[in-house]
Amino acid sequence: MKDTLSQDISAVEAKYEAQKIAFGPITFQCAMTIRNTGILKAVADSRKEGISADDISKKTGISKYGVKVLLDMAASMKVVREENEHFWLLKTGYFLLNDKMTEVNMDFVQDVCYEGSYYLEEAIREVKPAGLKVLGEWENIYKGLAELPEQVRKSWFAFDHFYSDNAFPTLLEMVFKNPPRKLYDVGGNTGRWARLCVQHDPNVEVTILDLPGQLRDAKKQAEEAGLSERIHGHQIDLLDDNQPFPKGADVFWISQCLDCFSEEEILGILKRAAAAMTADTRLYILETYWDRQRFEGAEYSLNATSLYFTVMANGNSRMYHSRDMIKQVHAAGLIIDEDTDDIGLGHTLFRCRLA
Ligand SMILES: C[S@@+](CC[C@H](N)C(=O)[O-])C[C@H]1O[C@@H](n2cnc3c(N)ncnc32)[C@H](O)[C@@H]1O
Repeated sequence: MKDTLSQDISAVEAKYEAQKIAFGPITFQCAMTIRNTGILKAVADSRKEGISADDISKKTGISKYGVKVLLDMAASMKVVREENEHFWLLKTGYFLLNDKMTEVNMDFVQDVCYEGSYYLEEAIREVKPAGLKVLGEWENIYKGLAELPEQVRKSWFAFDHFYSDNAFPTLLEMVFKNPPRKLYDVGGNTGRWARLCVQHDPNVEVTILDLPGQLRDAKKQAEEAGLSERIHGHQIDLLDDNQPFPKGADVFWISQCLDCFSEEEILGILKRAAAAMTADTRLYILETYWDRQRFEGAEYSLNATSLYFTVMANGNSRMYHSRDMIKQVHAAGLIIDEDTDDIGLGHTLFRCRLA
């Protein structure tokens, strides 16, 4: 057996890593605060010159005490560098300030997850989204999505859209290589993909299968875009195995949606989809699998996102290993005839048909 312990970091390094975890919530709030107050931008704008706490205080209106206490921590976090009472931006600081993915993830953690994450242990022990109570009294977050407080809703959608928007252009080309006439978008949310599809192809009709709140939003947005003629809604509770899927689709499209369900629930959804398919129907599953990522940072983000599902969303779902999803696809009587990685920011597309 390989001696994995000897490949580990030194005890001193490990103790340092452990402190980063111990103070993790505080370092996160420090990063949010230097971003939101303009302190980090003031450091960035000073470029090679560097800038003193006094000058940052004048620029931002934050007390010198506030600037110093935050930036001393930011220096420990290797976000900035401090020398001779001046501060310079380091690369991590650059990404905190300018990287869209980092911005979207930080806002999602702050507005959707932060307060509720305190209840993670309860969520794990009781297999329920124990943190959701800080946002409202719903059984799961999807039932409350249309009614979330405005800032929470904004950050939730920015997070959801950021990842799918990056993948959608490539996906349109892939799905419309054999143009479907009827596409059913399972968990189609507010209809972003549906609108893109009808704009891409003048002959396609899209039906969104989702909960009533999301269908209301989707209808409104389709009307505002003048696209409501070919975008329809079909109300369904995907958790209810007694609600069959409508028949007649050339394509079932399930994007970033199965991660909202447990493996058992996924099987129920896929079985109902399979029951509504013919030999010519194709079912697409778009997901981000943590084992299919090229970058360690992406794998890290996905495993962290899983815990959002645990504590805030529904208590029993996650970002899956591709192996676990493939098992459910097969158990539902489907086979994958095309498997494509690295779409957008780390998405994988399975094209499935009846076995
Ligand atoms: C993460 S969003 C995915 C949105 C979109 N497909 C995309 O790719 O960006 C998950 C969607 O699944 C829907 N959903 C979750 N639970 C559901 C349920 N029990 N019944 C119907 N739809 C559900 C949510 O309302 C939401 O629109």
